[in-house]
Amino acid sequence: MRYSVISFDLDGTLVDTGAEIAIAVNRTLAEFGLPRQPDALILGFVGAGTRTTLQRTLDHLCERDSVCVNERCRAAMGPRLDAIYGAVAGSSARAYPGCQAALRALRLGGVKLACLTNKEHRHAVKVLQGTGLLEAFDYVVGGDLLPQPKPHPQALRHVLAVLGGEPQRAAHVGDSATDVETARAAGAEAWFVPWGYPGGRADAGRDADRHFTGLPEIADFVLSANRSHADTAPARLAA
Ligand SMILES: O=C(O)COP(=O)(O)O
Repeated sequence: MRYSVISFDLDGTLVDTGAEIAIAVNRTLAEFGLPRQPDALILGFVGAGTRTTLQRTLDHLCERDSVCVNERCRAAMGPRLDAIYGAVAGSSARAYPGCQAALRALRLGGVKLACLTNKEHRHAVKVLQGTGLLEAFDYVVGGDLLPQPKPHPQALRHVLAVLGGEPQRAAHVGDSATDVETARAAGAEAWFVPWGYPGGRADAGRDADRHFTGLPEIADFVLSANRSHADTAPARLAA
């Protein structure tokens, strides 16, 4: 197999963004007189964009503590979250170990790279800029710009269409069942990493085609698969 496109989820896959997301949600809650929530609880709601993380936190507050926020107030909280998160996104977030070097090695190896995230596009760009990763990608797309966000297969199909890749030669790497589902539904390989925000699901990687324990391992795997394809291709042609 020769891989031509590798697509990466952002939050919890390439970059540890959890603390910044939790800060933004908690500051928004505080502005509206609502109680601070533990980071771990908020991070269990990451996966469909920061506005949805806030809405899920509010749903939880209502169910658990009967602190229920009306629709008007919820609607007013969205733009405040955007402003607050926009001010902190990418300021303290850190790329996971070996991220920069792994992406560089893949790119040098002729593999096209995408960042496919459900985070709002402008926040995703800020996180990638803040961590020095933006230039590593051929294409970056956030959930609010996608025709259909993950887990809809159209999200990855859109990325492959932009980069001119075929699903049979592509993989999408992520930390959640949403990412695995997206990849499989689009006909690409689903690769799972265990260090992110799996939405409270212990079995998030269950249906993945491969599990990796580090980003450098992903680069090694792809480059070695592509090398062995290059080694065997002439022999097949000559046969
Ligand atoms: O911001 C989110 O909620 C999810 O973003 P992700 O798709 O990069 O995990």
